[in-house]
Amino acid sequence: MAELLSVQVLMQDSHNDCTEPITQHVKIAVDSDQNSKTNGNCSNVAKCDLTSCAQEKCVHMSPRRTPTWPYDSHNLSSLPKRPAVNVEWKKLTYSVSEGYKRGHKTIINGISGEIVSGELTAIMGPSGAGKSTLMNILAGYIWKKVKGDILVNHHQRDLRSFRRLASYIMQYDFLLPQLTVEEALMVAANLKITTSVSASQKKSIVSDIILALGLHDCAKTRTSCLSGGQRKRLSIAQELVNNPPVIFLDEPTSGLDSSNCQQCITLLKALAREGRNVVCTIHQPSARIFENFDKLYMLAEGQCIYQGPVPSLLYFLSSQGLECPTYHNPADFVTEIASREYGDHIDKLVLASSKFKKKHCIQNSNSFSDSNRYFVKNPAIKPNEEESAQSESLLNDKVDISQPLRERGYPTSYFNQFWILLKRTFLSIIREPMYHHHPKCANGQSSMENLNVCGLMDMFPSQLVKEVELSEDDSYSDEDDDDGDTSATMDIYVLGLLLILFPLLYSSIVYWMTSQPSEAVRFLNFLVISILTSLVSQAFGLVIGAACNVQTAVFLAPVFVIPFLLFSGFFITFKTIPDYLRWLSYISYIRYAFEGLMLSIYGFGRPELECEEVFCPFVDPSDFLKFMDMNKVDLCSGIGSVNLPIQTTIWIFSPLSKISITNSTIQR
Ligand SMILES: Nc1ncnc2c1ncn2[C@@H]1O[C@H](COP(=O)(O)OP(=O)(O)OP(=O)(O)O)[C@@H](O)[C@H]1O
Repeated sequence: MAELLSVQVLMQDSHNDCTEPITQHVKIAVDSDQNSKTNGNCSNVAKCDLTSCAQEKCVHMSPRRTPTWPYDSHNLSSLPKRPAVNVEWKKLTYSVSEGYKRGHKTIINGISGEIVSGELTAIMGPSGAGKSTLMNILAGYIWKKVKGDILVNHHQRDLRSFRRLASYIMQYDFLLPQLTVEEALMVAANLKITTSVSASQKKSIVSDIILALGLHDCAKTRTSCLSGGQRKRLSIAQELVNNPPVIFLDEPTSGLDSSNCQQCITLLKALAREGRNVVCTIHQPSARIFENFDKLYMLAEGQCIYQGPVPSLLYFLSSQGLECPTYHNPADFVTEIASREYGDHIDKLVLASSKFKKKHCIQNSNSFSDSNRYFVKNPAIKPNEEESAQSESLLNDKVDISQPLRERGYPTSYFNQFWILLKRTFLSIIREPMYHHHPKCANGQSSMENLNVCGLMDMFPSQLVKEVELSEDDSYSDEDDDDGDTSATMDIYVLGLLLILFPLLYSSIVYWMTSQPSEAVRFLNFLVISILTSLVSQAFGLVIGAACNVQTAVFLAPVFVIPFLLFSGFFITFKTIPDYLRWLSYISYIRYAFEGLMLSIYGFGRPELECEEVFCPFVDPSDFLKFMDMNKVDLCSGIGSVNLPIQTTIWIFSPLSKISITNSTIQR
């Protein structure tokens, strides 16, 4: 059973410079009966897209159901209301130095544009056109050396206030694998929502978001087990907990199959329709995905060659003598033009696009109701009224965001952040086998050696896990200081994880488990040295994890640490280390830690050990110290020596790790 539908399509008129696109009715034959094989009277079977429908023809096709990621905005009524935010940029230029005496490279070249609340905007362009750079500038991740003006609701952007309004979803999600969907969202809610909102309200916000984004089936599933689409939804859900009015997404569809891509963009459009300003970079979308965007901001070599409604794109190009071939995807066509595949049109388009924008731009508006207006007065591209009617604005127009933020501080207190992150880390640790698969400790003389190995092994898992955790934490750092410091959340995290608690608990258990003497001084010495050693080990892990990705960290960590371990005196006694390698033992913090721990256990005149065997070589502990070449070691200088590398490490690596974290975030 075939039925004829009449649809409105755009007609291109290349002789009509910058006038409204013309619409025309086209008949499309749709099989309502899926089993029907009939072509009816249609000899010309074709797929309809923005280009191919430019002439009257009979199109025969089966009805296509668009699967959608479940999204029900009515479930989100508990979210805090936020202001509508429009962002405008004028003459934006960004250059980077190419090195000593090599001059500067201009990445963004004097571009202007705007993104409006209530709309879904795509930033497109060929590889290297400057999409990510523009997005990072708009989101406030790049601000140094940026020339030009960025206005938020017609006022100069205040970076700190803006960061509280905007969220940035990176191309690759950084989810803690050991947390469930619900736990990950709860952590996000606790960190991002102010303490004035009660715990039960936060819980209800989280369950509302889970319902709204259709994550209820996997709410108790660990994030490591989620599908690509679910991971993307969770990343979006984590950002939604404080209802940001501006959402930036870098390549949100990368890694998703075509059906999930479609669903992802449909979800983003639904979020935009509630009044949010949603912007994403996207690489060559299919025609079907492309037509979901309201606006396109097209970049070529750092310049803008088109900005305006997606449906007007072909009309604009046509007015410049660039006719899209029939059945060709308009997104591909404009990308090919930007890549100069059809000749040198970029300069012409840059000029024409700015004229086009001036001519057709109606107005920008602060409010959601007004912002749903489109640039071009054209009945064919009015927003879908049914869609608008269904969407309930989650914005609050009464909030004035033009005033710079006066109060400093974070949604939750320092202590609260510490507690949330500590709980999260604890959960991850107890669920992560890699963290606690240490060699078993045994009683007797060999217990000391095992114990040392246990302590030193701590640094390896931390290197692996840090990268993931730091990346995730960075998504909560919505309040980086202007001078480039990382957030207090990060500092708190570092404090929480690196400081005393875990090594203290760990060493206390291990000391008694390995039947060491019940003497307070020994035990305290042992604790202090273990904590100091753990600090240095964790600092190394943190630096390596922050500076590189997991694969590189796995390789680099042993390269740095194994020489320290080899020349610590544990595997080779100092006497047997060749002279030309002995310097390595002097810079090995593990050596000082090892000596200190040995002295704590076997020094201080410890009485003879029990011997249950026929022959025990080290009944007298001092014999053992002599054998290990540690009989002349002074504990105070040893602790001082451990402390020295700690101070040096923190002094050298702390700024480095912050820079590398900031850089890696920007690059992402
Ligand atoms: N810090 C930098 N130093 C030198 N060049 C840079 C720097 N950042 C970006 N670039 C260059 O600027 C250009 C634009 O980079 P950007 O990452 O914004 O492109 P893109 O359009 O997002 O590309 P892709 O789609 O491939 O991710 C590229 O040629 C890139 O090499």
